[in-house]
This record gives sequence, C-alpha cells and structure tokens, in this order.
Amino acid sequence: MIDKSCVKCEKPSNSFCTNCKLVHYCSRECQKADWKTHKTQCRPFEIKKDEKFGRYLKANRDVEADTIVVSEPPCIIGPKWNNEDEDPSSFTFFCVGCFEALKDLRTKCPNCLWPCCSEECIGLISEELHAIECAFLKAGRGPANKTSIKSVKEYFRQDALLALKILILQRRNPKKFKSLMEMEDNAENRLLTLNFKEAEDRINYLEDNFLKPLKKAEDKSNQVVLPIKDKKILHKIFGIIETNAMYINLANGNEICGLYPIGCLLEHSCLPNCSYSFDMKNGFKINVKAAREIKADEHLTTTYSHILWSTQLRQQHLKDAKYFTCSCERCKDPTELGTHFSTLRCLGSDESPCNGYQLPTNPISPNAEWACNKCPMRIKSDQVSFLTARMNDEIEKVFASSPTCEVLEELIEKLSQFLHPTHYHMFTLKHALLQLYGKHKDCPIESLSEEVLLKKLNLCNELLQIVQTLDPYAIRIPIYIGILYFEKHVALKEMIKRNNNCANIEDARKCLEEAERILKNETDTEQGKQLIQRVADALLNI
Ligand SMILES: C[S@@+](CC[C@H](N)C(=O)[O-])C[C@H]1O[C@@H](n2cnc3c(N)ncnc32)[C@H](O)[C@@H]1O
Repeated sequence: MIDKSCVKCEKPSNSFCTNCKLVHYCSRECQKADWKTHKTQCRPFEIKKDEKFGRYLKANRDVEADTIVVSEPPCIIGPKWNNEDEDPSSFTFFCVGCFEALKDLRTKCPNCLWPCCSEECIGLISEELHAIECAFLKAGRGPANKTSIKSVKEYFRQDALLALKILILQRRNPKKFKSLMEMEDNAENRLLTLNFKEAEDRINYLEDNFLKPLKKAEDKSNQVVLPIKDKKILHKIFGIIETNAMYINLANGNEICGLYPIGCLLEHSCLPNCSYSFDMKNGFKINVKAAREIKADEHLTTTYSHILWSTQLRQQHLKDAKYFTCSCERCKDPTELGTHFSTLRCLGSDESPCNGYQLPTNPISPNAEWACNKCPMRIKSDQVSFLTARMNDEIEKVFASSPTCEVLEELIEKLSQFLHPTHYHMFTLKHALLQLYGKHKDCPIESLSEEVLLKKLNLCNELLQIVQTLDPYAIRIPIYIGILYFEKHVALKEMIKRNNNCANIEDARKCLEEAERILKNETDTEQGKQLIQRVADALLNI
C-alpha cells in the first residue's frame, strides 16, 4: 500500500509524483528537494549493457500502456546529415535558425551570413539552436566565388552542420558533449563503408572551411578554442550521428535530426513496445510512451526500419545503417507471423508445375536459400531480392503516373502469379487500389457496382488483419491503418444506403472511432491533419 506521508518530511500528503505515482509529497519544495534521490527510482526502467545490444533500457517494473517512460530535451538538434541529393550544389537549403525550407539564399543571418528565413528568426539567437555555431560559421572561409551560384551552394552545405554543432559543444556545453561521446558509434563496423566514405567528404569540407582557419587563428592568438578537432573525433561524431540520430518531422514537411541521451538507447525490434513523439513547442523534447502494457524485465523497444518491408529488406537496411542482425520473433519466422509478407509463389518447373509457396529457410541469414513448402524446388536469396527489387521499380513507375483502378488491378493480377496474395508488394498495391474505389468525381462511391463495393470492403478487412499482426498497437503506421478504417467505413456506409444486410451503422461508427483513436497524435504532418479532419467530419455525419 502507498504510504500517504511526504517522503521528504513525513507530513500527511495528498499529492504524489505524477510520473511514477509511487511516492507522495506535501509540497513542490519537498518534491524538488527529493528529486536527486527520486529520479533514479522514478524511471520505470534501468539502463543495462551487454555484448549483443550495447546499452539498452529494461523495464524495472510492470508499466501500464500509455505511461510516458521518457520525457527529455535533446542534447542537440540540427539538419539531416544524409542529404538525398548527391550533388552539394543541388541540396535543399534550410534556415539555420528554424530549419524552414528556403526558396533562395538571399536573406542571411546578420552575424555569420549563413542563409536564413528572416533576420528576425528567433532560432538565430536561441542558445539551443543557431547560437551554438554562429560564431564558428562567421569565422569560416566563405564561398570561393561569391558570384557563382554553384560555389555559394557548395559552401553553405548543411549535411555537416550537425557534426559541427556537436564538436562545438565541447566548448559550449561539455556535459552534453560528454553524454554524446558515450553513444555507440559503430567505429569498426563503419570502416570502409559508403557511410564512412561520405563522412570523409563532409569532414574534408569542415576542415577546409572552418577547422583549419580556426587552428590558424588559435596558433596566432595562442588560445585554444576547440581542443579536439581532428579527423578521428569527427569520424566518431559522424558514427554517433549515423547510429543514433532520430528523425523529427516538422510541420512544414521538412525533416531534421535529434540526439537524445535516453531516447537514443531504445533498442530496435520489428515488434516494438514503445512509441515516441516530439514536442515542437517545447524545445523538441521527446516523449516516449509505452504503447502497450510492458512487463518487468522486458526491453523497451522501437523500430529503426519500416514495418511494411519484407524481412529481407529490413535486415539489409539494419545491417547497412546500424550494423546488426535483428532476431525478433517476426524476423525469425519465415511466414512473418503468418502474414506471408515475403512469401513467393513456387513456379515449379516445366515438367512439374507447383502451386506451393517459397519461404526462406533461415530468414535472418542473408544467404540462406528459399525452399518450397510442397516440392523440392529451391531458389537463392539474391534471386529473391533481384526479383522483388524489379517489381518494386515497376510499382514505383506505375505510382508515379497517377494510375487508375484498372491499371492497379492489372498490375495486381500480373504480380499475383509470382507473389503470395499478402506479400508486401501486394499490400502496397491493394492499399492504393481500395482508396481509389469511389474516390474520383467521375467514379464516385454511388457509381460502384455491388461487386466492386464488396471488393473494397474485403480488401480493407484483408489488410486490417495484416496490420493487426504487424503493428498491433498502431505505433509505426497509424496513417496507413487510419486510412483502412476510414475506407472501411466508406464502404459500409454505402452498403447501408443500398440496404445491404451485411452492413450496419454501428460497425461503420466503430471504424471511425478506431481511426480517430489511432490518429490522435498524427497532428505533425499535413496528411495526418487532413485525415483527422475527414474522420471528424464523417463522425458528425454518421
Ligand atoms: C541507437 S543505438 C542504441 C544504443 C546503443 N546500444 C548504445 O549502446 O549506445 C543503435 C545500436 O544499438 C545496437 N542495437 C540496437 N538494437 C539492436 C538489436 N535489436 N539487436 C542488436 N543490436 C542492437 C546496434 O549496435 C545499433 O547500431
């Protein structure tokens, strides 16, 4: 039973720590005075370390669903380190103060002359944002040719800024710098990788433009501003960023990166038990939540990869980006928990055609063969990756051409000769197709035949069953799932209108309520906001 006296002064008390609800305090003062002691017990997890995971978080008691387990400000935030464009002169440019995308590079920070959205941007003077690096950028070399757009763009590259900010923290905030330097950098695994090579290019840029001029000034004045600034520390910093950076979606559609002392310790699982969001109005604080009840001793997990990818793709991505092999329940199961998200049809041979399925013999071993569940036919794993990559190219090409229902139906028909009906490529195509049924003005929902309307409903049910297995707590793909519930409601509502006995209004309402619940935190993106609005409007009209 909870002792209802203040843990600090033992006076009777009705208030308690709102985070863990385990200890009582009579006043704010007593709570504050006890924080140093309580903070280690308050957390529902411990930081552990082992050979396999490095540091990780382990629940030290049962944690109820929806409990905030971590709430902390970032050590550092900054522009993304991995610019998708290869040519620095075609990079997208963001304001150095608030990360707003810039149409041109005309407006400049009055002090360092780096591009910004407005001279009044408050990020320019924020201690947590641009103020960290402003003086260092000011001392930089500047574009080689100020009249050449190419040269100007090549100078103001932002994929190295986050690393520079971290380097500068050794002077501006040694405590944060120390905490960052304790993070995993995968030093040995990165050697000779593409990431390493690309980091080398960013390091040369930082050295040539900022660190060599700084060293010269330091030598001249006999004053050391940044004690450590060699290639070794810069590679360590890039390794830390690549391994740990979390992506933050801004309201304007841009993505930036953040590094968090505890948040970054969340371990990967393809079946995670935590979700997280960022508080943009509160210094980009991260709030990590238990997405379901977590039992004492369970590890706290998130997903570093994409839930709607096959095991082969997820494993490849985790190996390339984070240098480990995931051995979660989904990855170890050739059927991906019965969803058959990777399963191919077995084509057999000319002499003996087969109607079985090809599954990986060992899904977490990249080179293990695939075997049919009915005949002796085996295929190599790189044949599977080649085939699925070709299909992916075809699907992307079709999506880029704003396909009609007929085009998608044809492609599904074609690929169904090779893929299990719930293969991840089929999932993607079916998810797009069911939204198209009844979407366009020239083909409204009222005009769909009974058969197509029923097909829309069946597709929603088929895909909902898959997502309930792959993301049962709607942690990673809430928008995909929200769309399925919304479209199911659309189909049901139309069936009710047509007096179809299979549909009832309560089921349609439940779909909307489920969509509303799943989407409640999706307010950071335009797509999320629009869907929430559509669901809210539909709830009013049902
Ligand atoms: C974001 S960091 C997590 C914190 C890190 N373990 C540390 O000690 O700082 C990601 C790294 O943790 C390790 N890791 C995370 N999840 C893992 C998993 N499921 N299996 C094996 N290693 C994992 C890998 O080394 C990965 O590159």
